[in-house]
Amino acid sequence: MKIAEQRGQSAGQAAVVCRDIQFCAGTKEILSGVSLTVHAGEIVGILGPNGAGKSTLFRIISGIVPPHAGWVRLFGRPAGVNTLSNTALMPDRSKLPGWLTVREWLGFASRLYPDWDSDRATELVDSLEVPLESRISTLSRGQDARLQTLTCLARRARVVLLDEPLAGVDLVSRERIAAAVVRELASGERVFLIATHDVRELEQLFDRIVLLDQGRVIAEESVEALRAKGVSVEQRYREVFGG
Ligand SMILES: Nc1ncnc2c1ncn2[C@@H]1O[C@H](COP(=O)(O)OP(=O)(O)OP(=O)(O)O)[C@@H](O)[C@H]1O
Repeated sequence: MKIAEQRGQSAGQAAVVCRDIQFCAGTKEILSGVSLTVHAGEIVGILGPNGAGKSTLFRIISGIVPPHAGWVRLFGRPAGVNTLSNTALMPDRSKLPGWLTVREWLGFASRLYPDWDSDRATELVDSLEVPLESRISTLSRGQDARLQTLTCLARRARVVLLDEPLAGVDLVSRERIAAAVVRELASGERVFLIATHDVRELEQLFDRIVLLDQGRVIAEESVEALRAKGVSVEQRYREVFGG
């Protein structure tokens, strides 16, 4: 049975709507006319090669950075300061304070985020096997990625943005992170956007993929429709981007 069926998708409500987003750095256009809509309960893969604009798009959706043109709405509200509490962003590079131990960070996060769910955090410490007494600066890449996943998933934010959650992570950590995401999806209330070029490990999770290249959406596909044609996400990715 497909993951979307298992979790009883609550389709319908537009959770994230981006329209004609443009973003420039100096004279360089990083995003150009990007439009996409994600519905409640969906998990969407934002796929594209290095430099395609995935991280920039996530920063704009999460409300940290405004676009130069176009707009984003989260559950009908313009993205910005007022929607920061709706989004949990796992950035592509660790931004966690290295001088704290994991336990100290989790205590701080519980006070920092009004939507922090301490019971969920405790469950995730166990399932993701995060070492509580280690200093963050001493964590391996995989442990750090698991802690960042925990930090996103312990919040009740309805829009979860995971930017390259598996980059540099070994097989066991990959499986743990993917399993934690699947457990979250079982509720069907949240929207997940996952930016990656690690297509193979995550393709089982996606309902839909959006292929981004040089700041533009070049294709959008339903994974079910691809499977009906006997095409995997990885095959489609290679078809579009080569390799
Ligand atoms: N502040 C900035 N100033 C100049 N160029 C920038 C800035 N931010 C991003 N870029 C450029 O914009 C492009 C898109 O970057 P972005 O990080 O959004 O891509 P990405 O798809 O997430 O890449 P990756 O998969 O390598 O993480 C890149 O060419 C990057 O160098």
